[in-house]
Amino acid sequence: MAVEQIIQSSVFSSPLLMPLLAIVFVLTAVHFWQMTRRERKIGDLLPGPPTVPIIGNAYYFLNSTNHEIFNKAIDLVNCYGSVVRGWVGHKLFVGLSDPRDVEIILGSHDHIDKSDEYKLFQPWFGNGLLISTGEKWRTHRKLIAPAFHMNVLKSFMSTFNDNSRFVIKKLMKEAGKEFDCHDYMSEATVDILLETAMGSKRTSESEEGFKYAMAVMKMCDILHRRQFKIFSRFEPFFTLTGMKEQQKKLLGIIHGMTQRVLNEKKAVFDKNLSEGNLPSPSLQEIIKSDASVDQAIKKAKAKAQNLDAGLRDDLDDIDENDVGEKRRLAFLDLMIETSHYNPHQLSKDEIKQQVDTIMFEGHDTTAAGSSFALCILGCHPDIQEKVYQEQKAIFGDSDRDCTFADTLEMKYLERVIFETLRMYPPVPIIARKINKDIRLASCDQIVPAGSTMIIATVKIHRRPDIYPNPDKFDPDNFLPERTSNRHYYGFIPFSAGPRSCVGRKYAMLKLKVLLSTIIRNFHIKSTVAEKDFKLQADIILKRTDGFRIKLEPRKTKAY
Ligand code: HEM
Repeated sequence: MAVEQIIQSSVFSSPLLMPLLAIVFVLTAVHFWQMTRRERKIGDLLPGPPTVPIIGNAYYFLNSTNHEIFNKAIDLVNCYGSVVRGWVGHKLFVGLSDPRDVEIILGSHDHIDKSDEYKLFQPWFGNGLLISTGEKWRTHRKLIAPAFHMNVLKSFMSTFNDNSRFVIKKLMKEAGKEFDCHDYMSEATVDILLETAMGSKRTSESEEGFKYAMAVMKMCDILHRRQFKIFSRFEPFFTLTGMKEQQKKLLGIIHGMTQRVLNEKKAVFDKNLSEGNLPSPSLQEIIKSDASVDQAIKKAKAKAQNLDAGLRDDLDDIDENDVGEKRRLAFLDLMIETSHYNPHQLSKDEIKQQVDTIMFEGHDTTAAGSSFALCILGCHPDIQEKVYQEQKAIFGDSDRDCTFADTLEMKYLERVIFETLRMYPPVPIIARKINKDIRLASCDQIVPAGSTMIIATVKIHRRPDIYPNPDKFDPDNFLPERTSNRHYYGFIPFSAGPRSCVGRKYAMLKLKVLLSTIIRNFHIKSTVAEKDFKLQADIILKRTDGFRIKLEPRKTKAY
């Protein structure tokens, strides 16, 4: 009999189980309560809802749906302001939505550790870039960032175009009907990532990308439930609820696909190696001391402190310090070569973890971003018309591919994308664990070491002192004259500082090509007004009511 079955049949069937667990829980809570006296003393000075002995504020989100959790979190900020504390047992959570406070966390190399909640991702991407920390994170970040260099991205244009045309063909079947565009956006973004970052092309009608995207969505739901249903974080409860079994199946689909891609690429590399066909120069020759990247990161930090607007991070400076053609390898090629020549820097397991990380971070975020953008354009025909006219000015009546130069002309579309990411940031919150006390800038209060900081992007982006009409969709919020005086941390859909998103430029380029192709082919309509969008708290921001739109072809023949 399997160990799990034995455990289930004996201990879990005992009527003593629940009382015993309750006693253990209470004793542990009391123990931690005593251990964390200092944190409580300091933390209780911060504004927040009333606490209940032992559990603190853990009652607050109890039995709430994802939509209710979202609204309750927003209400907390509305009620207590830009610094809100909450206790879950002995653990202090502090929500921040003032850019000055956020800068202290995100702009610092001292606070790069992810909160404990990210550990729930470990069965999925082990210690991949999103959750790793310390020296491991630093080394891997330096390895991975150049794979998203603008010159690598330019070489992806034909893939972005081909896949966008493929989506158009699929969407054509939905013409005239109301449907949820998110599934289509998810499948397209998985296919694009597979081809660009992993070098694995979609086989004509393969459903693998779609199945992967659906499995990711369900996995996010499990992880999100575990974040808010504290009991389900404990293994026995996780097992009992059936979620563990479901997670196992979903990870089977997710890891099945990433492992296949990795095996294929590795086989090609090994074959080339044995035949002496490896691209020249080798990675050993290419990767110099990495001093250029180090220097770039330092320069970016210095600049970020002086800049108060726009989107800048270490990636910008990696561009400015380009080390030349030879460094430009696509993500998985770069990983496999690095691991071959420098296995101490990157083991085989670590490649797999990075592949899983990039596949998740790179697809669900852009799928949500593009779905929100389509719905928004459906809600605002005037804005959609302006986007279309810009496209007409660039392409005329031609149905040619979109070039990199074209994307630079798409200024209005870019503003629409930024405004979408402002109002509907795909990553609605970022959580960090701080290892030393910090003094907040907005209220001169201290947050004690050990606390979890919740950066509420979704709330920062709706501050009336930064965006005078914050609930109005207005792409002109991103006109240069408006952004030039804005606080650098007042717009952070891709986070900011040393741990910002490595795929930011990739995401913007892909979104432009995808949305440009869709807009040139279809009129978009939404039957739901923007004010009625029901947002739900999730790892990636979604709509509870789905991303429903209607499409009308602009031409009779699709691309
Ligand atoms: C609209 C699209 C995207 C948005 C809004 C977005 C947003 C973010 C945010 C907010 C973070 C920080 C998360 C945190 O600290 O918890 C992040 C990290 C990251 N993103 Fe993105 N992302 C997007 C697209 C992409 C793409 C396309 C890729 C790769 C192809 C990517 C790869 C990553 C990675 C690897 C990290 C971890 C970086 C680190 O910890 O050093 N993202 N992203």
